[in-house]
Amino acid sequence: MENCPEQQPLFTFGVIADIQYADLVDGSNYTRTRKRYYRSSLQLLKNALKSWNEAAVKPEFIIQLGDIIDGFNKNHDASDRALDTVLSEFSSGPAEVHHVWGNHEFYNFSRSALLRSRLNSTLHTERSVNAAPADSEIYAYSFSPVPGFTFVILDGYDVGLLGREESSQQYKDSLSLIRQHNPNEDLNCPVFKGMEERYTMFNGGFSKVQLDWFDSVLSLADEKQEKVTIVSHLPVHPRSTTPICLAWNYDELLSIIRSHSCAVCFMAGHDHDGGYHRDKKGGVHHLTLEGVIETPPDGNAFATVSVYEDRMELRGYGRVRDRVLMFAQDKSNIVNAMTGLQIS
Ligand SMILES: Nc1ncnc2c1ncn2[C@@H]1O[C@H](COP(=O)(O)OP(=O)(O)O)[C@@H](O)[C@H]1O
Repeated sequence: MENCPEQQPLFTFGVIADIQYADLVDGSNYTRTRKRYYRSSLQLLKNALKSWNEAAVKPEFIIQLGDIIDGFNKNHDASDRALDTVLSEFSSGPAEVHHVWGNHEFYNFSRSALLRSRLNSTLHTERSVNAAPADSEIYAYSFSPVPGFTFVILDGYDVGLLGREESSQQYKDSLSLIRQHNPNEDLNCPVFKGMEERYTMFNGGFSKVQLDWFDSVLSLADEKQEKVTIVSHLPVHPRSTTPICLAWNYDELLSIIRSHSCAVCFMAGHDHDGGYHRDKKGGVHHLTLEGVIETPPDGNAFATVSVYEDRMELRGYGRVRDRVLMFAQDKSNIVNAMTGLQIS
């Protein structure tokens, strides 16, 4: 047999979701259907970092998909301590970390505290970033690790009740929106009516300011013929998750993604069971990564992604399975999905 030399990736990156570390005994999710391993999650993070440190091709960066520490830390006045513990592990890794914010970030810290914190990766990267308008207090930015590739980090709680001051207009508007869909007194309790389930307090959405900024980032990437991977704590494709984990206005974000030929992949956390769907409109891969917190101590949940000109190869560890994510060949026939016209 002929020896084929192995193709080198253009670059690689690591990805991990829902670590939710707390120095607490094991617990469970709200419905008691899944065990949560609060202490062991730190060991699973160490396993991921060891793998990335020892990789033949070192990751250019690592994406932490949100919920880095659990909300229970707040009840024990342990938020800062738990964050220190997890971030000191990350600092032993081979590359800078891009942190995404999930609901548990807001159980532990206010939005203004997060904006000043080590979880605001725009303050701690040496790369040049293009951030959402500064006065909007939105944590969203894009960066290009290698010419031709852009990553966009989105803020899924820009609209929402978590992390916003109750006196703020954003809080009032979000409360009015969620109340139109969820009549329960406890807004963490969903209405069990299909897609309406997403209107809970532990989810949120994207404001017009963020959507407009996102659209402009993708327009520029289209012009430059780049390939864009979008990252958010909350999934936005209904087939990549269960309705209870979707962003409130997932449909608006999905319309924007579908209207740009540059988009190749969307990565999310939040749904600890994980999920995957390739969108028929535009061929974007929607990957929801399995959460560390619900992974037994003898397992793993992280991935290393190798990026090539025509694809990304995701090597999954533990309960994350391997996938080859081919880039769509020709998206020139994509017509603006917001006009309602479909891709042929
Ligand atoms: N069905 C439900 N009814 C009421 N409260 C809920 C329900 N599901 C979750 N919660 C509450 O919402 C919050 C977030 O839920 P949790 O399961 O911790 O989210 P995550 O999956 O992001 O860890 C918790 O305070 C939890 O108790």
